[in-house]
Amino acid sequence: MSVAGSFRLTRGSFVLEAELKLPERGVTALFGRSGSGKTTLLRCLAGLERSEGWLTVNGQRWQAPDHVLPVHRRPLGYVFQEASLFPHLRVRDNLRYGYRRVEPSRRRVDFDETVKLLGLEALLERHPQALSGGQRQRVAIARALLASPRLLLMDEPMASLDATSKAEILPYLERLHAYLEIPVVYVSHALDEVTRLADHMVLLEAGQVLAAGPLHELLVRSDLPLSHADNAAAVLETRVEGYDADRQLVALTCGAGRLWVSREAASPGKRLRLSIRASDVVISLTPPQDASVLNCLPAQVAEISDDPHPGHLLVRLAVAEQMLLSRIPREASQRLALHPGQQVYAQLRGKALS
Ligand SMILES: Nc1ncnc2c1ncn2[C@@H]1O[C@H](COP(=O)(O)OP(=O)(O)OP(=O)(O)O)[C@@H](O)[C@H]1O
Repeated sequence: MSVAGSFRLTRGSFVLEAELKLPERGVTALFGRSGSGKTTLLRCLAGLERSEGWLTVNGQRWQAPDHVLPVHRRPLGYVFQEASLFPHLRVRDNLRYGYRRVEPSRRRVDFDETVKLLGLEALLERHPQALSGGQRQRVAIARALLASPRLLLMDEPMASLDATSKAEILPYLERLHAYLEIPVVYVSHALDEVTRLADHMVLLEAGQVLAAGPLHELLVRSDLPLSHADNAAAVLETRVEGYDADRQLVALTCGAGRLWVSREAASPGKRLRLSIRASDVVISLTPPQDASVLNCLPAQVAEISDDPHPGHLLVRLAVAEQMLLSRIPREASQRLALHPGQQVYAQLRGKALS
């Protein structure tokens, strides 16, 4: 583990008591309700909050009972909810600011490559006032990366953006995810965002870690609140098999069968993660005869549990090595006599894969 720590802090009646172990690379979501302590924990990692405890990053002690590495000496990048760029500097100079602070021999990123990664080529001569909210956030992310951090901390970077700007910035965040070789800690309370971006999750509740682990496991655990949320979803890891140009559909394989999704052509072998909502998965006992059903996978009922929606049940379905969730009416479950171990079919509604 490259990042490990333990923090304890009291602010009024709020107590944060959290242990963390983050994987060497990939995005870890700090997830939880408003007030659960996500930002406070992120600030502890940065050294912006005084807490008891310890923190080690890549074998370097950032905090110990007898020692605290000051914030300015921690090689980290911090992206805030609102981009804090220098208004009098053009984008190019805002970016150079972070870059120049690192000695050339210690730089781990290339200026031009970072500009390209975040799609900033055409914006370099502009001032921050002439950028949209999403563009400003992309500059803020690039500036953080150009300081060659060993840890990137992001506090709800899309919180202040409208839906259009969010949609614009998400693909860049997904690209970053594939490119970065450092751990990223991403604070969010939006489940849709997390299912697209994160690999791991630390679930916080009232200042305590309720659960931590791989995202795909936590999402489908019936003992955690995630699977009971209105927008509960599972992630399905797939690989591109090919492209049907006539129908403009991409063929994907997920171990249990083939899926067709309407997307631009992608190269075979490419990994594609699908986020599939529980409300978009319909269970049947036989393969659907209806020609309008494009996607259906053989599955096994793993668990049936209560759902906060009266009249519904939550069904965990094993699809080869992966798991899906299905929220179905109680009545349908009785009619199909669903029980653990049963072989069924999981039909994915069209919008599940759009
Ligand atoms: N200086 C302070 N004095 C008293 N309480 C504080 C102080 N700072 C934070 N808190 C409390 O600590 C708790 C955690 O706050 P924090 O901002 O970390 O939560 P969060 O999960 O990031 O919430 P949000 O999603 O709304 O940003 C909240 O209940 C907040 O009111």
